Amino acid sequence: MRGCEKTSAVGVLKRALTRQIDREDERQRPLDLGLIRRLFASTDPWRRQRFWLLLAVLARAVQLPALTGLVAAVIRGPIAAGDAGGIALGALAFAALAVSTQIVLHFRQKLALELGEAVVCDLRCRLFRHIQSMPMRWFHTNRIGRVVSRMTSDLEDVRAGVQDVFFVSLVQLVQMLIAAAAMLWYDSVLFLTVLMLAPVIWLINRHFHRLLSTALRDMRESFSRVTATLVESVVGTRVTQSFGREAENSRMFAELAADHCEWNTRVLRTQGTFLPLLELNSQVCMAILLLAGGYRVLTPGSATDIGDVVGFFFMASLFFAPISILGSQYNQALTALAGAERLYRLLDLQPEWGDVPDAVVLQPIRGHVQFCEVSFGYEPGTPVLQRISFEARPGQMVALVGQTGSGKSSIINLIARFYRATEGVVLVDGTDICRLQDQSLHRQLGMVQQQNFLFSGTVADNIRFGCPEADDERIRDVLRRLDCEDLLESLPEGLQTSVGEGGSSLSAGQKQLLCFARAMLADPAILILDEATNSIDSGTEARLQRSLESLICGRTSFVVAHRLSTIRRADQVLVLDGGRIVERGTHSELLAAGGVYSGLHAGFAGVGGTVPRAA
Ligand SMILES: Nc1ncnc2c1ncn2[C@@H]1O[C@H](COP(=O)(O)OP(=O)(O)OP(=O)(O)O)[C@@H](O)[C@H]1O
Repeated sequence: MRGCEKTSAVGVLKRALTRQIDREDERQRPLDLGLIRRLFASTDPWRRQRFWLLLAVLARAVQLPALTGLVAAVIRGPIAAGDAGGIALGALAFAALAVSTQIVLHFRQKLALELGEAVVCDLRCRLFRHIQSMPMRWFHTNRIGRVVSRMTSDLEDVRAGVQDVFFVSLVQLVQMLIAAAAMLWYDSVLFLTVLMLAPVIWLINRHFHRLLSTALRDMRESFSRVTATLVESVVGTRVTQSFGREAENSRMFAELAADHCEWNTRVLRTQGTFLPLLELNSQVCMAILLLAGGYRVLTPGSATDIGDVVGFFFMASLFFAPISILGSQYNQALTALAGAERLYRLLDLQPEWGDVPDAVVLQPIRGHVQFCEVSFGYEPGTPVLQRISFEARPGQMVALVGQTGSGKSSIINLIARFYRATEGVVLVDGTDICRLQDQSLHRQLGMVQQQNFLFSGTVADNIRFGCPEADDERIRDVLRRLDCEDLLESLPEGLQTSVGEGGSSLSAGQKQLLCFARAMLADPAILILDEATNSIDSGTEARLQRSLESLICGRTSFVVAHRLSTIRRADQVLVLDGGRIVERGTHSELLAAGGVYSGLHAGFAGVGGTVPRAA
């Protein structure tokens, strides 16, 4: 399969995805004390829990060597001396210690789980709040997949780090130290042998975990390719079927699935090769110690007896066991740190702009909007709007017309404060829009777009989105005022009908009406509307037009106009071309002038009164 990667769909996809894996996507980060401190500080709100957890960790770190030490002591003492009473007492003490060890383990795990969950839940909510406050530009320049991955896999890595790595490593380290002290006490020469063997075991372990980690990362990447393709294919089924691409897509998916299967096998192969090797490695070390221990006992005049060697062996196994555990914990720690670093970088990212310290609260907004010599570009040096000036008085309707890409949506983006003007100023009721408090502007500004987003839930839930406290009666009242109560009430379960994912169970006209109702319930002073160009039957279109007129009445409205009937009733029509206003006036004034608009008008009138998308 690798051979044909250059030409296969998987190869193309993999190369595209690999290019995207930049420094930000590194799976591991070196140990960074600042980051560890910050992660540790994130447990501060749960200080009491953390204190008890640390206590449980230390208790367990002492209990484990104590259990082993007790066995060694019973063998060396009562068993060697044939003291039956001593043996019974030793067994009893062992059982009591074992029970207490398990009780401590229960609490250690419970506390660690609770602490990890609390930290992750807090971090997840903070991230969610933060992401929601980011300006539109951030969403245009950041891949959604990456944001989702922060909220899922990175948080899971951090959870593992908080719940396991630190506390498990602490238990293992203290256990190793106690075992080392005991070994030193039994026999210092044998202990030196252990000290020489330990780094070898550690290095072999590290090598294994590094290989495993790389294989795991590749496996996860191949899995994310499988899931991403699956999601895209399901969402795009309609397009796939209409172009008859099912077989081609299935072939591509099969390649991705086979690729993932291969990476999975590679992980298992690495584990299958190394785990026996690691075990053999420890057993070889034990054989060396056995040889050295036996030699020490047999050497005439040696202070080491059989009891010391037995005790030493117990402690040696207690010393070697954590090396492998620490190896995997170390690996997990690096992964958790990489996740934490990305999460904190996202949390620390300050929005390019937000509310200024003395932000103005306009309550209520009258709806007087002015553009004064406004220029704007999404990218520096690429202006899409140039020196735009106009005024919309409260209650007026402004229609924006022009060829595709002429800048209509960009004007709307500036009114909604999704972006900031590069030059010039946008004023709302005489105040620079950048100085307005975000909430006070957005609560009084409504938007109805062509592709409106509907959340999962019922029709009523979606209408209530703009005014959560509204009851069903208020919703019905809004529908009556829009003269469309019957259309939404006729749905299978009326207002309680589920809209399906993205509104998939509603027709285009029903969706548009729902969005009108959502905007009307919020009762905004300024309304932004991108008229639908979808072909809707003439009956529904007439209803939509009537509803639209009720919605607009008494509000300042900006309409990206695609219907001649809308343009005709606009107080002002702005004709855009290449980011500039090339003509302005009412429909009849512009027609009489015989300029760009009258040229466009011939096109509108020819398509049943609907402006084609290109105009
Ligand atoms: N997020 C963005 N990043 C970079 N450039 C953009 C972005 N959105 C729009 N543009 C560019 O800005 C210019 C104006 O686009 P805009 O969407 O305002 O045009 P429009 O008149 O609304 O077009 P349409 O009628 O097709 O919706 C276009 O050249 C477009 O490519």
